[in-house]
Amino acid sequence: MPKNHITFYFDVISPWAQVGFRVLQRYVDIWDAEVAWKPLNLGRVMQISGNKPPITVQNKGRWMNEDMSRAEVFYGLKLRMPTGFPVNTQYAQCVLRALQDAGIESAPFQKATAALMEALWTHDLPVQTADDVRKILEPANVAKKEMLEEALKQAEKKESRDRLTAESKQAVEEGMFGAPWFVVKRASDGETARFFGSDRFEQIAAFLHKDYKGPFANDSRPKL
Ligand SMILES: N[C@@H](CCC(=O)N[C@@H](CS)C(=O)NCC(=O)O)C(=O)O
Repeated sequence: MPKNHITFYFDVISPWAQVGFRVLQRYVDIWDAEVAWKPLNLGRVMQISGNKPPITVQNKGRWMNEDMSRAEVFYGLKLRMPTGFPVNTQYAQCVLRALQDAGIESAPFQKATAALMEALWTHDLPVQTADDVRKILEPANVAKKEMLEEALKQAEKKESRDRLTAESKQAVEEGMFGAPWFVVKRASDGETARFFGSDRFEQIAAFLHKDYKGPFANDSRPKL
């Protein structure tokens, strides 16, 4: 029996992509799904789709701080606005993409993604340069030293940035305008649906005809 298939598009720049990533990890097995992880350049997605970051609307930006504090409790994550936000995550995203080129498997890829997200959103660490990213990914043990060094090197090339832009453009052509973005294919009949936001898990479950068991996937409902 084929599995449900979810393509998860993200950029570590987005706190909501981190929420979506974590909650999706909690549901993958429960939903009998396999996931394709797609690192993109959210800045380019915004630009190409004609969208703009929520913090460019003053009240949205202010409200997002409140919303993030609630999200910490509701989803069990640490989310703090990084110094100098918005920071440039293009290099970090290119490293993740280069690790995929090098054949990294899903589990270490998720570990690398989580490490970068936490570095930025929990520990307020820089992720802009090869040294920054090496300091985060080396202790996370996501790949052999040579594989990581090769990815760090590849990610510095213009071709890497251009490809991330091309893949972001492709995603926009397929409908993406923000992150996290999910393309969900139901195994039972091949039907596909698209979802925007880390707050759509209940609907994704409904689409997959699967159970939704709250943000921790264990039927607990945190009190705010
Ligand atoms: N309601 C969504 C909001 C997600 C969100 O605001 N994502 C930002 C990036 S951090 C975005 O891409 N926004 C585009 C838009 O709102 O049109 C959630 O809870 O996840």
